Amino acid sequence: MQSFTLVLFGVAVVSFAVIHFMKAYEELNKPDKIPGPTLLPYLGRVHDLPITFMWLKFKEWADRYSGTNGFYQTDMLGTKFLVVTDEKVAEELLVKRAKYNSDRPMVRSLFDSKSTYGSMEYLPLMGKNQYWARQRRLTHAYLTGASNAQYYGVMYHEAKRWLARLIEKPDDFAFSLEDMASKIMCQLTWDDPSLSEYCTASAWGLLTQMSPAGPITNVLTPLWHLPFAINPWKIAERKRHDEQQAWWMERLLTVQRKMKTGQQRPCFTRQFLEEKKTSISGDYEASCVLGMLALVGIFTIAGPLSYWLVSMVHHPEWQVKVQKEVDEVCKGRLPTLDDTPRLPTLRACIKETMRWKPNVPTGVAHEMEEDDVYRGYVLPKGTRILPLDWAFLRNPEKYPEPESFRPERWLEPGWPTYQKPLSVYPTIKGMTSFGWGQRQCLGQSLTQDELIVACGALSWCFNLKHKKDPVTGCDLPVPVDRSNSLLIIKPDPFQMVFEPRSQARKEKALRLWAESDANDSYERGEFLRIRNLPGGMWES
Ligand code: HEM
Repeated sequence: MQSFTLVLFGVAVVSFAVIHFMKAYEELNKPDKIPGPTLLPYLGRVHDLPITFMWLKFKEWADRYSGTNGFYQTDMLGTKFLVVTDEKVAEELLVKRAKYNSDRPMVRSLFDSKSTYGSMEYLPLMGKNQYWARQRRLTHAYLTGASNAQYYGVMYHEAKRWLARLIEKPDDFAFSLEDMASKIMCQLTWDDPSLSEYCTASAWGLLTQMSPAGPITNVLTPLWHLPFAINPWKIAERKRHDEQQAWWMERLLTVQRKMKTGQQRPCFTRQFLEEKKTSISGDYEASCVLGMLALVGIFTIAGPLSYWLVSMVHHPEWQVKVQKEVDEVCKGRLPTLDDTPRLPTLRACIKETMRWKPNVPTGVAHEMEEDDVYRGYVLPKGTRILPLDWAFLRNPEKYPEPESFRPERWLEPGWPTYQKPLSVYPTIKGMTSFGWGQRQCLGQSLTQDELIVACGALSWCFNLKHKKDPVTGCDLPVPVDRSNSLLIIKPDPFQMVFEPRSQARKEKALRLWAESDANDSYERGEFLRIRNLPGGMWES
């Protein structure tokens, strides 16, 4: 009798669970819901969403479910996603309705990623709050000032260093490429290029921590709530976070100390410390917004710059066209930003590289702050709107032959993307890759300028080529579809050749770097000498 009761009880529980599951299943997949992949109760649709190359799966679903809507819906462990695949829809939701669609989702594996509790640390990840508003203003003002001043010559200096490094240690190109981007940001922010290696490692540490392909706790979020003592993810993040914060603060204090003794040359941090009126709350917040600014200019630029190498190796005919343009316009000297209007082929190849291989392929999610109704569908508050850049940039109507590298789509009438005048267009500013509305990227000018200087310098100096296998004599592969799967991607390591275009170019590149290096040392020395002349205001 007792066992009969138990069996009966078991059957009742299982039946209840099955009925509950079926009801939840029907509710989730009602015929009038926004189209999208079939969802399972509690799980949503995570079971066949790969962590690697997630954007390809999102695009596959787009092709199946977006239809004429330009969006579809999915769900991950109870969180609703509206994946937007049409630019017009992104414009309507993220620009026209930006007022309540500009918040950010929480990144589970960071402490207070949105700064809801006042951490004030990561501007791009902040919710739409007071810290975000004032840090965005400061970042925008400093980057605009730097752009107007052509980055105080720092980009030209670092491009020359990079050419010399490529001549001397070509196989180290992946490192020296990123180090160039890092040295630029470290000089703009703290006037100290020697910080670049640490800053780069710190940047990738944060990027990994915030990416779905990073710690498992970003996907299986409940694991994050294990008690600290037995929670390896929280322990590791506490260490990473504290080290990064301490390093950012040490940078600010170093600048402050050097200012007191007249040894600090201009940089963003000195600019902040000299500013009388600022809404930033104090040194801690300042160290974060400045540290974050330095970091974000590293992994973002590394992507398109690395993909430039891939594009050029695979498309030598375009490489020749860019070299010809640079030679004709610059008459044997390195290109500068003043040459930008006269270098449309260089700009077209840069823009096409970013279209062909976008480095934030999933886009960055915005979170809705209010319930809304869009085209008859109810979108509840908290829905994450994902503007899928991979889909925008592979729209065959706007970009015929989307899988092919075709820079002429920006240069020749007849292509849907052609725009006049060629002295202005193509420009990468305003590309969908830089996001939308109130959260749109603040680094668009810096990205365009750095790519023009760096890719222009490469074209001036080198033929970028496949490396030969020493045994077979065949080209070693430069894969076009291998990368990491972080939120911001770059290609996996590969090998290639940087062949100086001539002995004269090689010698000139080395001479230009030697001159620039000597000039930099001289200017640094002069700065200290003048500031510390006897009777001067900084004499101790
Ligand atoms: C290829 C280069 C880059 C790409 C593709 C890129 C892309 C993006 C995207 C997609 C967003 C989010 C936009 C949104 O939520 O709608 C963003 C935000 C941001 N970007 Fe960039 N970015 C690049 C370079 C840079 C650089 C060089 C800097 C600065 C040095 C920068 C600074 C920022 C900042 C501060 C934000 C946060 C804006 C906010 O949340 O209000 N970015 N970027």
